Amino acid sequence: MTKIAVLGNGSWGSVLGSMLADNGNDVVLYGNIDAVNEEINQHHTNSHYMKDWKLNENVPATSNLEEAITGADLLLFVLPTKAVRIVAKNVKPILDKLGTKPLLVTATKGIEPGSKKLISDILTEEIYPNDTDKIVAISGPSHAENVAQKDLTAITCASTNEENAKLVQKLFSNNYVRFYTNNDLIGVEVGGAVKNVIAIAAGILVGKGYGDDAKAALMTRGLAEITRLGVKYFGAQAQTFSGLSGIGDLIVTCTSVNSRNWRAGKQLGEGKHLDWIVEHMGQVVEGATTVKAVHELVQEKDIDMPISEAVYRVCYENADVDEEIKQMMGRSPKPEIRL
Ligand SMILES: NC(=O)c1ccc[n+]([C@@H]2O[C@H](COP(=O)([O-])OP(=O)(O)OC[C@H]3O[C@@H](n4cnc5c(N)ncnc54)[C@H](O)[C@@H]3O)[C@@H](O)[C@H]2O)c1
Ligand SMILES: O=P(O)(O)OC[C@H](O)CO
Repeated sequence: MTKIAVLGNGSWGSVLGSMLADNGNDVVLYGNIDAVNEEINQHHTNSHYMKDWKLNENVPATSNLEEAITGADLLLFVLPTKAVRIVAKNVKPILDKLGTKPLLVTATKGIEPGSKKLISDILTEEIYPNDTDKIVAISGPSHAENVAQKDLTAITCASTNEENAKLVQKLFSNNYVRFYTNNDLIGVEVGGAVKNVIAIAAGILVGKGYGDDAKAALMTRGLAEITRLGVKYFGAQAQTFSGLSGIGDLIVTCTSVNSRNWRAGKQLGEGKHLDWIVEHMGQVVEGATTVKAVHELVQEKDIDMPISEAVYRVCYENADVDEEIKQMMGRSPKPEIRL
């Protein structure tokens, strides 16, 4: 039996942890909110993050990180991007003390502002310097609400080490979630992170009353700029962006009411302020963090990211949405295909 410590017990961490226990693994959840841990332990529910749903009854929750990771073969990071480095820094001395080297899997989707690092870079830096092979990223069109209902789902697991990607594929797969392996760790992470920014833009268009053509144009041109950033700055493979972690995740996040990023965008389009939206969401809106990192990259490198930049200005510079759309449509003519 594989022992798995799930770090982060919000919506995705709880659902993945419960699913992994259903798959026959020995799972413990780690989270920093005592009330959430108590509710999981006593009632097997997590009502703030996952309404009307029960976890596998064999999944305990704890706020004690050492207790959670002792004996673990695999640590699954399902934290908001801004918490990953903090928790990773706490994990490192515990693993050193225990003398163990579990596989690190990340389900977090984001780019860290300031460092402009992907999650696998943060985990490598903080836990296993110079050993990317011990890291696997899982990403794809998957909402906790759907997987909790055992909806059919397909997800990519990517690693620079094929055996480790295959191991995760085997542990995580079941008869309703199908995992595909991929060797482009960076491309998979970039797709999963930046689609959140495009999903905010998709929500903005809906909030403003635009229709299907606008949504399709936004998603297609959004994929073009995700690919441009991935290939030009991060060294990703262009083909990855036509897979589950690219176009697949972009489709679900730009069209689903389950998407927090899409809902945040819709509220922005309706005139609400980002601070109010994030506070009332009560769950992480990753695109609002990642757009800062993308903005920093655009400032430093010569990468054309017009949609992401417009989202940044609406979120952080009080830009007028109608004016941004007017500017976007009025840009100089360009060929469709270019990096
Ligand atoms: N929800 C989904 O359907 C889904 C699907 C795929 C990927 N993801 C990604 O997974 C990541 C987590 O998303 P989520 O939806 O579970 O978020 P969430 O907001 O539902 O939950 C976040 C959890 O992290 C915990 N947390 C925050 N800071 C912490 C800290 N410093 N120490 C310990 N715990 C801390 C919170 O207490 C909470 O339990 C995000 O990057 C998201 O993009 C989510
Ligand atoms: O709810 P969102 O917008 O954070 O999206 C969650 C997942 O990334 C969808 O695959």
